[in-house]
Amino acid sequence: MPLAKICGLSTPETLDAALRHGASHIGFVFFPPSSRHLDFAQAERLTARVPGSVGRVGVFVDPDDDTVERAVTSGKLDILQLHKTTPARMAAIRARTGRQTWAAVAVKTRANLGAARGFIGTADRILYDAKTPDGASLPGGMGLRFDWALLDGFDHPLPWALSGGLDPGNVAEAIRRTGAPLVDVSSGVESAPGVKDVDKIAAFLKAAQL
Ligand SMILES: O=C(O)c1ccccc1N[C@@H]1O[C@H](COP(=O)(O)O)[C@@H](O)[C@H]1O
Repeated sequence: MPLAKICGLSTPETLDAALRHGASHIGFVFFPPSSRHLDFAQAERLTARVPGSVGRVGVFVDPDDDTVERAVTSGKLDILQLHKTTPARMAAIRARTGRQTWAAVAVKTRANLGAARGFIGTADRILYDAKTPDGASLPGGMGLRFDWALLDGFDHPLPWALSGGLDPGNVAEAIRRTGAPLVDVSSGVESAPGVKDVDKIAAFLKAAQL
């Protein structure tokens, strides 16, 4: 059975639903342009509800040291998911915080997968996510999916996760098709951008239990 991360939670009710229905990881977004962005006080209140058996993941876009340190401290984060961050910067953040790092790799073509190898030694996991359009305000969290066939036969250089456009209706097929050891969702369990839906969270986690 794959692990499952519910990302972009911002209320106690939806967080508790994700925990109750078996999420292995919970994601908290620290990126002001996102409708899911949390300030440090909100992060502290929410992450206090997460038991030690569940991974607390902070989602960042090429963050500065101060942002990462304040988020790690207030959110008691276990894992830092970094978008648009170079391998060198990833290594520096991992060394500075002592936290696991997940590198988001934006995928549109098979050639894009090659970026994963650049994170050997600096990331603990690769998160394959759909590439968002040039000029988009977010590098993820837009409900976009990439062609899962691009992963066929790919020799994964690190543990990995599948993300981008997953929802309760397609996650079982995604797992069967790709063999993903971890699936990650945000928009697919929302009723509107940034508004998580308890029933969709439950349905997603049930469908991911193959
Ligand atoms: O969710 C966001 O707002 C976000 C902001 C900045 C970087 C990444 C973000 N989300 C990540 O993208 C994946 C996929 O989202 P979706 O399911 O396609 O909507 C999400 O799980 C977050 O890890």
